[in-house]
Amino acid sequence: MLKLSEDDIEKRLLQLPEWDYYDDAIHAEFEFDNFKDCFSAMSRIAFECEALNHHPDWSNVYNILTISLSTHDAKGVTVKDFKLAEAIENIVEPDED
Ligand SMILES: C[C@H](O)[C@H](O)[C@H]1CNC2=NC(N)=NC(=O)C2=N1
Repeated sequence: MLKLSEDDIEKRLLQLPEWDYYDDAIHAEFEFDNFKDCFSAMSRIAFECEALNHHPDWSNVYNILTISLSTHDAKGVTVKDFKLAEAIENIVEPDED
């Protein structure tokens, strides 16, 4: 899997305003109403990770979920990270309509 250029990453991030790029990974932090909602989202994300065979570096403190995505083999960010970030967005912040 090919590591994306910094320009490509920044362009793709325009569609993902919650996410930032630094330290060869993309990062986001999500706040939920409570632990139950946060852990429920994590469970749904976990199934998506298995389906995509791509896994986050993440942590949870009560209602806060912190996620970093990178591709270990490529030592940077690839399209796989963006596919998973989009899937996470759809779980955490689904469209209203
Ligand atoms: C063998 C398996 O395909 C690899 O170990 C996968 C699994 N999940 C992964 N997840 C992430 N984030 N990066 C990887 O390089 C990666 N590799």
